Order: sequence, then structure tokens, then C-alpha cells
Amino acid sequence: MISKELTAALEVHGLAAGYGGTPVLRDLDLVVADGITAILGPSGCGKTTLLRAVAGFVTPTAGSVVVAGTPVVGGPRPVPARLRGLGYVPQDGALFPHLSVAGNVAFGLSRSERRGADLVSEMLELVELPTSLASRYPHELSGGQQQRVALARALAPRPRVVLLDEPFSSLDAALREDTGRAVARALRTAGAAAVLVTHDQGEALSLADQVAVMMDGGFLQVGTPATVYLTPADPRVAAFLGHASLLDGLVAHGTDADCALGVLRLRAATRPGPVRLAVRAEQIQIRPDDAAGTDATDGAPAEVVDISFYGHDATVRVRLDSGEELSARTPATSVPAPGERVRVAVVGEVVAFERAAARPRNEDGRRSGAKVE
Ligand SMILES: Nc1ncnc2c1ncn2[C@@H]1O[C@H](COP(=O)(O)OP(=O)(O)OP(=O)(O)O)[C@@H](O)[C@H]1O
Repeated sequence: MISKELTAALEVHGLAAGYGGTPVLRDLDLVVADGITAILGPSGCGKTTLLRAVAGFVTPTAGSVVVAGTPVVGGPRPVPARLRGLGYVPQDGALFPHLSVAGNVAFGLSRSERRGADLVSEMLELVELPTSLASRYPHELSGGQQQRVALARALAPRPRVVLLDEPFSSLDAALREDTGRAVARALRTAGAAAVLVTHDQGEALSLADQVAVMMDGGFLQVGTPATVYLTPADPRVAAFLGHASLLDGLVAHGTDADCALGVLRLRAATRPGPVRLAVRAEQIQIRPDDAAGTDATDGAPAEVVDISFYGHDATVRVRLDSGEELSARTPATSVPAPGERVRVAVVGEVVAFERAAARPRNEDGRRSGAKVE
């Protein structure tokens, strides 16, 4: 017998799927061991389609899906959705309105399992809801409570994997965070692995053990939250996660790059040549152009384009005199005004992505690694 430790909860290999001949997913590979894997990407990139293909609601055009060692797609015969051993929590919970909480939670259970009345109480406790809610109907619950009941319903048949499709999107910010943490605790206690679809990077980074960054139907990077945030594999990952601004630069040697913001220190040594630099909003410092002690070498000159004020801080978009635009995060107490002249400097090291294809060639056809014309 293969032990649970050696068998991934879910494996997806070379998965492709689409609608009416239009491809959406292309050649996806993903291994979900245990814990929560977040599928993070912008709207329309194919997150729900992936979940639906794994669940059995969309038929893949290629590839395989293996649940706890059993091929459900790409094996001897496709396994129908209800027999895949997966729990599914849709965006709005989709509780049955005519069934009580207890009826909803017990819905996917066999008759003998339903007789065990304790199971409903156990599941409600697992998702941190009072068992007194068992007799209520969905319209008598708050949005957060409905989502927890939906999770209890998905967990009741003890699936190895639960698929959650933007389960918190209809909740307000505070409830979203509380419900997200409660759901993560319930999943861990139940010992179920989970695939959580979200376009919210805070949710993905804070709740997941593994994050798969998706764009245009493919994965750009799969790794721990710290890996994908701190060492993005692709400029698009850097721009999407943490709203990094991308700037053209040139590495003359090792760990310094020259760009419109001056010479920036790189996180890792990079081959000489043109690069794309990812500068995170929290690394960019803005000060008034006429601040006391400021001289012409103190940061790059720029103009404030617009501001998004969030209370705890603000995002300030500036246009450098060189024409490039950047986003900076500033404390709420020192927000400049649109149109104001400022100076922009960078704190800390930045990530560089080589732009080999953009390098000019010498007459003999070799990459020169010299200045971009
Ligand atoms: N039933 C359908 N028929 C045809 N095209 C579809 C269908 N469902 C989704 N699509 C298309 O497939 C693409 C991926 O959609 P999908 O819902 O998987 O994206 P998503 O990343 O989950 O987006 P969101 O975050 O907005 O929910 C989109 O271009 C969408 O228009």
C-alpha cells in the first residue's frame, strides 16, 4: 500500500481545457501535497476553469488529473464528478435554500452516515459555528456563516481535497479575513488539502502554503508565498504580486543596475546587459522637490500623477521626467498632491530580469552585452 505521505493529494499534468474549441488552459502542471494551494491570477486567466476541470464539470482536452493516487482524468476511464473524492465550495456557497443547515451539511452523505446526527454537530464545530444554527435556513445566516456551512457540507464526506472558488469574494474586508482564517483552520483540522482560487494576493499569501501564479491559462510560477513574492521568476509575477513597477535598466557588472532612478543595488548578481527591474511600491520613497537639504542628486525628479488613499497608507503614482511611471506606497500622513513636483528614491535591493533577446548583436552576431541603442 502507498502511504499518504508519498501520495500527493492532487496532481495535474499537462492539463488543457477550453470552451467550444477556444483553448483556455494550456499545459498545466501542479502537485498539491497537503495544506492550502492558492491559484492566484487576474480575472479571466482561467482559475475557475481549472477548478471545474479538476472537479469534473469541464472536460479537459489533454492531460491528467490524479486525486490521492487515483487517475480521474487521463486514466483507464474518466471518473464522474461525484465519485472523484473532492469537495467543492463555489463562489456564493450555493447552499440549498429549502434545506436547513443540518440538511445542507448532511446532503452528500450516505443514509447510514446521515443517521449519525453527531456528524453535523462535528462539522459545524469544525468550521467554528455554534451547533444551535443546525435548524436555521440559509436566508437566516450571515454571508460568512453561509460560507462556513458550505465548507462544512464539502468536508462532511471527508474528501482528500477541497476545491474553493473565490469563497470569500462576497464578504466585506474584516469578515473576509476572519472567515478565511477559520476556513484554513478547519481544513487543517480535517486533514484535507485545498485548492483555493482567488484574485486577492493578500488572501493567497496569508492563507496558502503554496501559491500558483496564473496568467493567460498557464502557470508563471509555483512556490511558497515567500518564494513567489521575494524571488519572482518572471516580471509579470513581480508586477502582479505586490504591484511592483517595472523599469528598464542596464547591468554593467555584478550587482548594480543603472536606470532612470540612478544606480540600484540588485538582490542577486546578474549577467551584464539590459534588464527589467522590479521595484516594489514599499521600496519607493517620495519627498517634496524643494525639501530642505534636497539637492539635484537626491533622487530622480518626477511629478505626482494620481493618488489612492487607503487610510493606513496611500498609493502614489508618479511620472519620472524620463517618462516612466512608478507606484509608491507612502504613509497616510505625508501624501503629496496630484501635479506636485517630487523626488523619487529607492530603498533596498531590487529584482532584475535579464532581457537577453533585447540585447543588440555585434557584427559577428554575438550578443554584445553593451548599451541598448
Ligand atoms: N462557459 C463558458 N463558455 C465560454 N467561455 C467561457 C465559459 N466560462 C469561462 N469562459 C471564458 O474562459 C476564460 C477563463 O474564464 P475563468 O472563469 O476560468 O477565469 P477566472 O480566472 O476564474 O476569472 P474570474 O477571476 O473573473 O472568475 C475567460 O475568457 C472566460 O470568458
